[in-house]
Amino acid sequence: MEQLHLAAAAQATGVITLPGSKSISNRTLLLAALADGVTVIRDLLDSDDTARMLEALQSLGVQLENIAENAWRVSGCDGNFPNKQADLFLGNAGTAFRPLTAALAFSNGDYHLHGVPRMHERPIADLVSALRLAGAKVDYLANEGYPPLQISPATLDVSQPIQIRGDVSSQFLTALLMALPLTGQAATIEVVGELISKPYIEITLNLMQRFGVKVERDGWQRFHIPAATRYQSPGEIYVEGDASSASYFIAAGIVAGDVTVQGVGQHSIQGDILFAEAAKLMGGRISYGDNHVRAEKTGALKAIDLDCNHIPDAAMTLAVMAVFAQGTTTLRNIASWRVKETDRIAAMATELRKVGASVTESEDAIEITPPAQLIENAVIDTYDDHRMAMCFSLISLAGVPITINDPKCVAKTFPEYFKVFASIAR
Ligand SMILES: O=C(O)C1=C[C@@H](OP(=O)(O)O)[C@@H](O)[C@H](O)C1
Ligand SMILES: C=C(OP(=O)(O)O)C(=O)O
Repeated sequence: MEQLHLAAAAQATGVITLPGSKSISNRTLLLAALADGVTVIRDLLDSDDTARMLEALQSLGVQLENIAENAWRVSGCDGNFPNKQADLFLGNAGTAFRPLTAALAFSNGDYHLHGVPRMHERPIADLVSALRLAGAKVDYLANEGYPPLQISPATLDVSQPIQIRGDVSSQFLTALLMALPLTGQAATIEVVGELISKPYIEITLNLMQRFGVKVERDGWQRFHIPAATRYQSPGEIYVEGDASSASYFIAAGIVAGDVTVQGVGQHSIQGDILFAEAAKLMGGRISYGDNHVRAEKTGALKAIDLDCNHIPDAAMTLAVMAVFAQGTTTLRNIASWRVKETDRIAAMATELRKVGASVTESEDAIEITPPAQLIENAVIDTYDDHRMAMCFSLISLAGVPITINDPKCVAKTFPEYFKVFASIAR
């Protein structure tokens, strides 16, 4: 297996430019494909997850043209994919799998959706149940509640409110919201129980609005899509830099120097921008501009106790920062970590112990106490999880060498990660 040896570094300084946001890129691609008119998307993320979405849209007959680096011209199909049959491999991209499942369930065709083995262990039952309430025909091809899926033509009826659970993943609600305008009918969604990862719903609603569909809402409980709404191309759209990818560099600045990330700023529509405030609770200085965030070390870091439900991805970065802080850090309300690229609570606990930390895990939380002295030359397993690989690179900034197994797994969202990291670590 490929390994990357990271040398001990004394500090992190510099300015980096972020790749495009995964969440915004895949939503924008789908909405542009469904819209009436041509959309030019700039600063699109170029990674495995967006490649899976682009390939899927191509298989569905959408015309996509790569017109410049990270710029695509998408000819929208006005709510009706040209190809009524397709076999779609979606890798481990939740932001492709869930939204495409809903959009295709309302597309009157025969579609087979599958992914890598881990995708077939990631739950999708709450989305499929909601789609069935709307009359869609979606069948499980292997295990009940999990991909792969077969979608078949069906008569839709959205006259009654559609109930959906959002306590396992917010991507189910995102998927239903984005797909319902395809029915052309007025529709109401009722969220049953607790909704997790709420800021991702704001990204969804914001982008739907930019494509001409304004969703009426009553808090997080009810969402209403008016009748006869269609997606209209906004013409040109720029993708913000990825705020989750920013977390590694903001953390680097706070634990070891002075780092500026370019591509996101104080007006970001991504909830993970709030990682900067969470990291600041440990110490350090954060300052924002319209298109940048600067993170500086100011002294010793202290442990925090934080509900991280609103920043599930960037919270992994806090777990590794905990190793740099005095005291025991507790990250709470992160049960969704267990159903992502890997069981992230278990993986994080196992790998943090390799550098000497004491770690306690519960069903939905993790508690981390740093060792008096970090263990050098730990070999970190990454579980095909890009965020495990990116997070653990930060350990080198504590002045200890570390080895990352299978470093190329970062390609899911940030193929150039280690090159960019090397540019700030000294
Ligand atoms: O909607 C999105 O773009 C995402 C939602 C989150 O998932 P959950 O809602 O499953 O927490 C997040 O972890 C994922 O990386 C991206
Ligand atoms: C959970 C993640 O991905 P996905 O979009 O596949 O859910 C992630 O990127 O951390």
